[in-house]
Amino acid sequence: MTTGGHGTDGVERRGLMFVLSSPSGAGKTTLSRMLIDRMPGLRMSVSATTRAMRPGEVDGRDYLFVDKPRFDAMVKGDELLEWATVFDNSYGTPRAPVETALSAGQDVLFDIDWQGTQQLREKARADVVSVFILPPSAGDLEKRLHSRAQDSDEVIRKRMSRASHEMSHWAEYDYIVINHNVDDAFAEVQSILKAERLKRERRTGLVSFVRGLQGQLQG
Ligand SMILES: Nc1ncnc2c1ncn2[C@@H]1O[C@H](COP(=O)(O)OP(=O)(O)OP(=O)(O)O)[C@@H](O)[C@H]1O
Ligand SMILES: Nc1nc2c(ncn2[C@@H]2O[C@H](COP(=O)(O)O)[C@@H](O)[C@H]2O)c(=O)[nH]1
Repeated sequence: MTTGGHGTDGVERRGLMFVLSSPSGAGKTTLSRMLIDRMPGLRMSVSATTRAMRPGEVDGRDYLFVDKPRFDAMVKGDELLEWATVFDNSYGTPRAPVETALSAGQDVLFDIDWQGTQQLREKARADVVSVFILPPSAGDLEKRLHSRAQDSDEVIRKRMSRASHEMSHWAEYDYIVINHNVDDAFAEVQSILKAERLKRERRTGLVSFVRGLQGQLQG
């Protein structure tokens, strides 16, 4: 699915799909924003959703807010790379922007649930790097959902009651980060991305780079 771009050291490599999942409130959105601000060459995948906009959210930046008929049309038209029902709403990843970014040699960041991660993995296992974020405790998770102050008590109760089920998928992920402290968790997620960018298998330009070095040594 991915084509070449250049790494920071000039060696061509395939773009990767960097996935963050967690129970609601563990910190994916917070860490995603930090990654987008601080890691050049990384683009956020903006999902489509049928859920209502939260205070402060911006259509087209945080989500593409669509109604159910439009979402169903996107599914029918094969416009979504993956999609799932989460907390009674539909969420999905528009295919075109992801393919455009990967073709331009950029990496793409996804804040999606375990169902979407499974679908991406089935489509492009070698290019998906997945990280599951855990909260330090159930009490912290609940506090974070309340401190965000964007969901009703009823919605928060629903999200807390789903947290254990969400977490049961942790072992399907490549990496696990426990978000005690935002700065430490960010440093860990950033290290994962930096290391994965250097993986030999995706660095398609290494063969010619090493040949060039060998040519210089012989010449
Ligand atoms: N390490 C942390 N310590 C304290 N508060 C945190 C930490 N990480 C994130 N938060 C806060 O917790 C709240 C929930 O975080 P965030 O919105 O990033 O979670 P999320 O995993 O994206 O949730 P959702 O799946 O519902 O979108 C926010 O108010 C955020 O500022
Ligand atoms: N499978 C997908 N899951 C998604 C997508 N976009 C978001 N999500 C997940 O939904 C829940 C709830 O998000 P919220 O913004 O309403 O709190 C969370 O786990 C997200 O990761 C998507 O495109 N596909």
